[in-house]
Amino acid sequence: MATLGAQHKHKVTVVGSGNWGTTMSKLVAENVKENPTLFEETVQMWVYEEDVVIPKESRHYDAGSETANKPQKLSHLINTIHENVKYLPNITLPPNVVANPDVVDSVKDSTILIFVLPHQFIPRVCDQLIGKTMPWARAICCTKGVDVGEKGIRLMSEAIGMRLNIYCGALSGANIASEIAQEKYSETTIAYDPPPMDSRNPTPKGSPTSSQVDLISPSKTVPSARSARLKALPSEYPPLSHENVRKLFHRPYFHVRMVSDVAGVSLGGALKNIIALAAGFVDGLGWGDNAKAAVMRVGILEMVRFGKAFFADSVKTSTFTEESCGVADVVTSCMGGRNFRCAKMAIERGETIFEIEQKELNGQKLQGTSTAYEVNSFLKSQGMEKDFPLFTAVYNILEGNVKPEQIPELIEPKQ
Ligand SMILES: NC(=O)C1=CN([C@@H]2O[C@H](COP(=O)(O)OP(=O)(O)OC[C@H]3O[C@@H](n4cnc5c(N)ncnc54)[C@H](O)[C@@H]3O)[C@@H](O)[C@H]2O)C=CC1
Ligand SMILES: O=C(CO)COP(=O)(O)O
Repeated sequence: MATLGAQHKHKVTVVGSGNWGTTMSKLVAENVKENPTLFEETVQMWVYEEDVVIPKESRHYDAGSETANKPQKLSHLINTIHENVKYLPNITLPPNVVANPDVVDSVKDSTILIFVLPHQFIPRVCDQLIGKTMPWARAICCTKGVDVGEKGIRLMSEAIGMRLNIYCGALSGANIASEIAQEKYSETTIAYDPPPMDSRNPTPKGSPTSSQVDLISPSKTVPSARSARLKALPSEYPPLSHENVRKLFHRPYFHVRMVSDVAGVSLGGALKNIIALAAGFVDGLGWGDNAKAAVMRVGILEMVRFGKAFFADSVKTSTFTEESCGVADVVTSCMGGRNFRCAKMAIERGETIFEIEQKELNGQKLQGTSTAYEVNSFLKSQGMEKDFPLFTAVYNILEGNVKPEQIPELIEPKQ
């Protein structure tokens, strides 16, 4: 743990190294370098290790080299050529991004953990980290998805926070990773709302112990989420105020707006992926922009209804309408996102979207398909499938129960 006089600095780990994970590591690494009094210079990036052959079209391909056409460890490649040739090709990473294939080692001594894994891998990876993270670490979840189990539905930030017993906020927005990696302007929303003891205010009087407070969970549906305890950030660290969190993420090309609505930010990111599939289906049928706008409109209404129905205590409708993580993310995802593109291709080629994902994404993962299944299983358990006709239609199309051509009649309100 590095110190600055009496002050510790924050050490940052990015848990994940896919298309968005690698982009996030790049921009955070640029910011820690510019804020040396707040953050340690090295950003750890956990890499789910795999063997990768440098593609022939890569600028790093050298036909004469010993390793040409030979598989090499992805983490080794990232640390030597400073590029993730598989998940973020042609983008140079700052040398202070250090790829680490050992997830436990990657989070050692880190006070800021940025989770950017496909949502299906979050529970298993977090389970490996139980008891291994700093007790006062704070997390930001950049993953888009929900965690549905027998007990109900949880935000991914809750799934992380509950498992690791730490506070977890959320980052989500209209953020196609490849554009941000190329430093093209975009906006994002960060929801970060830990108890006040993380600011430089004294520990609130009457708290259970001097260093522990209740972690307020936004979710109504998983009661256990409210029982987690949160350890205060020691005063030797710079406060993790909105201002300092913003310093970690905001770039001239990546504009951050800080809010407190973790549920709204998380649900926007998760549910827009289902809407993007619907947009891809109608586009694949050649129905044009009006049809796409129609499913987007209905999808946005269902997103808002979902928040109000299941996260009423915490979610703010204005988060969906005013922030990047809501309508803006629906728009960008329905124009150029992977879920949209793969759904469209599936219709055009007459293949399943699962086949298209395998063939076209080179290991990248769709989130809309599993989210459609998870949301459907939760809605079924609540007897509320009919209240969310677009989400239900997408699930039934994936299951082969209905055809994409039926979308207009399926989402038409019943008179
Ligand atoms: N790519 C994008 O434009 C954006 C993605 N996101 C979200 O970020 C999250 C992560 O997505 P990406 O970084 O794009 O990933 P990706 O889809 O590009 O890559 C998949 C990742 O999963 C890893 N992986 C494969 N099997 C694994 C396992 N068993 N355990 C752990 N990891 C495994 C791969 O190594 C790879 O890093 C998703 O929830 C996505 O919705 C959010 C905003 C933008
Ligand atoms: O979340 C995204 C854009 O904000 C990326 O969406 P896809 O996963 O569909 O590419």
